[in-house]
Amino acid sequence: MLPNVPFDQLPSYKKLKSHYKTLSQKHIKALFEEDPERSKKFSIRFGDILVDYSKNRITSRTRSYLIQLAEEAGLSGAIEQMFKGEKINATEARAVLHTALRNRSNEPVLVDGKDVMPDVNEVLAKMKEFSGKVRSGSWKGYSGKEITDIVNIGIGGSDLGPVMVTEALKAYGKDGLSVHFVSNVDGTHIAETVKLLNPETTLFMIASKTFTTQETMANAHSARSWFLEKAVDQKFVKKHFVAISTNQPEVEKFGIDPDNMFGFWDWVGGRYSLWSAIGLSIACSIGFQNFEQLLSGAHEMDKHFRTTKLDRNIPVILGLLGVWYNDFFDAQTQAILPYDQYMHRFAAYFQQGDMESNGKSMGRNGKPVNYQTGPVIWGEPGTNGQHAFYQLIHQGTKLIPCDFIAPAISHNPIGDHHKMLLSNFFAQTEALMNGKSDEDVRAELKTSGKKPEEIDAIAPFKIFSGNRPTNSILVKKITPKVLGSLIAMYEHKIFVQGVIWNIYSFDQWGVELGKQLANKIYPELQNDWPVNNHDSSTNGLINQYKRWR
Ligand SMILES: O=P(O)(O)OC[C@H]1O[C@H](O)[C@@H](O)[C@@H](O)[C@@H]1O
Repeated sequence: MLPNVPFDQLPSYKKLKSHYKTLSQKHIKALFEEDPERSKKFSIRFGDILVDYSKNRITSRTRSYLIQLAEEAGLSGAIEQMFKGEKINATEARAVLHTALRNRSNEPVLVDGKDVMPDVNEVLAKMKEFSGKVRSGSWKGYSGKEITDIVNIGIGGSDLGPVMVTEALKAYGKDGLSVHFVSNVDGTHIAETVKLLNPETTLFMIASKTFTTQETMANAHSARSWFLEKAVDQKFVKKHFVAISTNQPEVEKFGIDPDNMFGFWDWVGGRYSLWSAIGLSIACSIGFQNFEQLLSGAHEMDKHFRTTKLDRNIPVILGLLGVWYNDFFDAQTQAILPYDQYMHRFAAYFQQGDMESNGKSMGRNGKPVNYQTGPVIWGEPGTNGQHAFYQLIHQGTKLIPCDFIAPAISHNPIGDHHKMLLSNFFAQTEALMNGKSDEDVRAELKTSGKKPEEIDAIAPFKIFSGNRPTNSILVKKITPKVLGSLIAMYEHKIFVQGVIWNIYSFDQWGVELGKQLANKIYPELQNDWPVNNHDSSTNGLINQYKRWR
């Protein structure tokens, strides 16, 4: 049993509060000057990944208080509970076992006394066989042609993971096989996607854990209609539609052959499901061997998370740093900034991963929390972000902790591009830490020939306070294995924070209300009668829509 104590009542919370008062006056630059060994003391190497967290507003004391906090919150016990398949998703009475999906050791993992590994391996074998057939061209469409295009239809966790990974690993994709993703219920998404596709060579993957999600079902039905316009005969659906779901009755109702269904289980959360059959589009895109490498990378990180002492444990350290800024410095957001174009959906992926997991205000004791929980996650790839929103990160009034991620080796070593990219990666964290003093600004203006009164007028605007915290995550190369480790690292970071904040990270009741309300209004849009059963704003909007449509 976890302590189930609100985070602000843990003994270390008070210690951290008073420690914050002294430390918040300190500049990171000074911390580096005081300790030449700082980078070594605050870095962790994990295979081809180096996590340097030395450019943070912390000392060894901060770290040890934060570790104490994790201990008091029962983190080590909580980690074991997750890996052992205990029903830690208590509000849905479910285990949380995405780690079993990538358990390459095959050691038994029990849920209700039953080892889940044989089922996991069976689905993986089915994915291997299927993706092999699609990639080799032996899976044929109804007119005998090879598949050239895969369209994954899903939303939320059944979309964001596959999109993010297939994009991040595009360099491993297969020529002649394109993967597309349709998620939005806006008809534009499916219409624009199928526009250039040929039904004879297109394979649809309907990905939905529940197989009842409105958006996915609407898109799946429209895809089937589009397909049948040309294929005509219902029996051809079998060759062009597969389902990934936990809900076999609904899959059959839709008309998909159960042989073409890839299952998973209620202990796989949607936003943690890319490791399951939901990753079928990934396996088809990069090949099953590479998909296995992705799983291996995640498994390595799982082992690290489960067995490494808390003060050398990457997800623990990253999670605690997040708590430090979120709850003591009142930071509201966390930026994830990959200096890798292929990773352009990484921040969007963890927007769901983090915000759906830790966007909670009810404590595990059933009482509202008195402190801040999950941050707003956002970000764009560097260097685009630099020319868009970095102004605010450098000189704005808000403190924005940033994770900078970059590979040392590019998949596209064209000219000097990668050196330029990485010089930005290195320069940004240095600049965010050091800033630019009044003195330096004035000296620079003087050498550029400005008069003293001009210098006085312009100098204040050119000052950078610095002292803005960053983590640098430098990897050798974005390979399937490294990416697997990085994703698992962030997943576990979210877990750590959920335990500290004493909230349930694995349910998502907050997305239900919107779904229910939309289902109530949908029938009202079927006729032209004015409505008057809502508030005056909603009535006005619906009635104007009816007049205009
Ligand atoms: O896979 P499904 O069942 O279609 O759900 C898709 C998404 O629906 C909701 O928004 C949430 O429950 C998400 O966590 C989930 O990923």
